[in-house]
Amino acid sequence: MTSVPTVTLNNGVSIPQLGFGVFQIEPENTREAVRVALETGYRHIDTAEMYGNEKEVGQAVRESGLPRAEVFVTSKLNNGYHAYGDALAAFARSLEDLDLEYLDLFLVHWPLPGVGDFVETWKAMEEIYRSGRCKAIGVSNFQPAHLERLLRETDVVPVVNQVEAHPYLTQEAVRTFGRENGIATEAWSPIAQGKVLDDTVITAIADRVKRSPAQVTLRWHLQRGDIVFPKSVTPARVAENFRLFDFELTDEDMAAITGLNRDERIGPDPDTFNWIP
Ligand SMILES: NC(=O)C1=CN([C@@H]2O[C@H](COP(=O)(O)OP(=O)(O)OC[C@H]3O[C@@H](n4cnc5c(N)ncnc54)[C@H](OP(=O)(O)O)[C@@H]3O)[C@@H](O)[C@H]2O)C=CC1
Ligand SMILES: O=C(O)C(=O)[C@@H](O)[C@H](O)C(=O)CO
Repeated sequence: MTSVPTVTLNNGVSIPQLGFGVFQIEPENTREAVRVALETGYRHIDTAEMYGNEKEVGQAVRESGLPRAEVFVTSKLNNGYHAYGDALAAFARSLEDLDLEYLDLFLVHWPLPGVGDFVETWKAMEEIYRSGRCKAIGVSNFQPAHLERLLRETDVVPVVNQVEAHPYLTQEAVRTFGRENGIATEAWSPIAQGKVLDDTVITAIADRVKRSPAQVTLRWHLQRGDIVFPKSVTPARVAENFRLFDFELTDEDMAAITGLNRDERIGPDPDTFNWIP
């Protein structure tokens, strides 16, 4: 079985650097998708209350027969629950829906700077962490200015910041801030939902190393130190995205892919996104 490298987070918890994401997988397809991923060897699943499929993720994890400690499960606090008491209740609901004893990682999904105060939300996250029902807490879509406030006004440093990142949005400022403050970067939409796969810089490298454009892009993330969890409901792609550990990109390949950056988002801008489902 392929051994996936782990990243040690700032509180000592280990996270597999490669996982499986379940955004846009319908609940009725999630159990089978996660079953295939776990069968393939993935041991890290990224879900969220917002995705509407926590129940099915938990089911697949339990049905896999794997010891709970061998599967890293992340979920996220949905946007409507940023107030202190609402956040505590939302975490309890996520655990109940997943039907798991504990979560490995719980994230504030979006900062929503125009809605409430994410510092209050983070204080609830600290309470959740102290309860022991979650091994680590982090954030998602936080800009350096948002993180600066958390570091200044709260006690627990987020273990990760999960942000959109791919060759067209390399996120240098967010990654540098994270590196300097012990916050690991998780890259969401790591292949830009397929949009980078026909880029000629990536296809030329893929041809040379005899791997697919998706494998080259995911390998670029891993060599940069990003934590990734590509999504696919296609078993052949789930397997392809897991075969990343038998080749390496050169420094020149790495620089060429990083050079594709256009600061181009496919998702919302965290500074202005204040959507509540
Ligand atoms: N925190 C946040 O705000 C966000 C977090 N996320 C997380 O990140 C995860 C990944 O991001 P996501 O937006 O899903 O996008 P990805 O970059 O993982 O791309 C997924 C898309 O690419 C296709 N695909 C997957 N593998 C391949 C391959 N080898 N070759 C060609 N096409 C492929 C999939 O198709 P198919 O399924 O049909 O095979 C799907 O359409 C999410 O599932 C979620 O867990 C995502 C968005 C926001
Ligand atoms: O997938 C996620 O985790 C998201 O947060 C996105 O769905 C995001 O909220 C979005 O794309 C809304 O249009």
